[in-house]
Amino acid sequence: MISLHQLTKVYGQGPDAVTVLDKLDIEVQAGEILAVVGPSGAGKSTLAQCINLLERPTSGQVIVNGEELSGLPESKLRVARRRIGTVFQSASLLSRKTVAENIALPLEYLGVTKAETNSRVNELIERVGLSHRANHYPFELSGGQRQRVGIARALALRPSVLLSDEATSGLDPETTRSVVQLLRELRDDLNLAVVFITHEMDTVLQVADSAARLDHGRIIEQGRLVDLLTNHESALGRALQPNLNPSAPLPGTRSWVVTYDSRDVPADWLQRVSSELGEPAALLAATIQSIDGVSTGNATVGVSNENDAIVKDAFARHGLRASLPNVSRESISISSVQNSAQKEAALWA
Ligand SMILES: Nc1ncnc2c1ncn2[C@@H]1O[C@H](COP(=O)(O)OP(=O)(O)OP(=O)(O)O)[C@@H](O)[C@H]1O
Repeated sequence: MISLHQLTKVYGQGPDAVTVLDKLDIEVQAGEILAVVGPSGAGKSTLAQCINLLERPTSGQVIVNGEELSGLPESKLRVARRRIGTVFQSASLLSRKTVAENIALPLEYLGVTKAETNSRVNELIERVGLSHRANHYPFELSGGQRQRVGIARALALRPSVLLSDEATSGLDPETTRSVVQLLRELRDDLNLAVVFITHEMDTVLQVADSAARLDHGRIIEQGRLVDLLTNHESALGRALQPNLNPSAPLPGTRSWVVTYDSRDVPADWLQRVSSELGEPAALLAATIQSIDGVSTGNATVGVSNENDAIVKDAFARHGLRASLPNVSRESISISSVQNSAQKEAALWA
């Protein structure tokens, strides 16, 4: 479990002081994946660096399994960092070292015996599905395979917290899905608390149990994914809904945007709404996912009834919220480009 308590980071001093992180409170339980999203400049990279203690917070605490790491003297910080494994964007592998040698690096820095290192590396390579690539070099791997090596290396020292810093950015959707699947499996197998920093909202839906929105160094909103997705007042929930590309409505009908507004929407809601309106409601687009066993999603539905109040009521009776467009997905996150190789090297120094 990792807790950030009133975490604050100020760069500069006096009139030049800039508060980049402002009293953040975040808690991620063992076995939970928290996604942190936010626009460019929100403080995501700074947060990542404070979590893995590459940067010292100006005030506040980073607490892992009840022990405050942020206040430790420099001499103890190296050891403390082992509790937190970090996977960076593009994995930042050493190009002249093989897969096995890259994964062995943290163990070698620690002075682990060769026999122990080999055994741990083999175990990790197998766990991330790369046994057939153990002696290959990074340039011989796909982007997804490189990230798997990065994940294996982050886990080499058996951390209880895994920090994923834009680890799936730049991967194609299928590769992202497989990396995300691996993270979820590892979260379950190793009971990891995972902090997943990303600008990819679709990936949040695939990977996270909960999400937090960072803006101007503050957590603006956070919650369980299912709560965010069924709360129409949640900007983060709206941003997390996948974009739809609906078919054109039939002549004489209007397109309504419908979102799940409660946890107990019946599976046959379209049929029920149709019968209440006395006309077949046409499904023009829909995306529905099950999060924690609860259906959430949004749909575009064509309806000919011209009485807005009647249409809204018909949907509302089944836990759905209907509105006429334009509800566009809020753009709250933008790619971040980070010098991950430098940061990663500093982790082991
Ligand atoms: N070393 C530093 N000194 C002064 N200001 C800094 C420093 N590092 C970051 N900042 C400032 O802190 C703010 C947050 O930066 P940060 O890189 O953490 O945001 P981010 O959310 O990761 O953005 P992006 O997604 O574009 O990478 C920015 O205004 C940035 O200019």
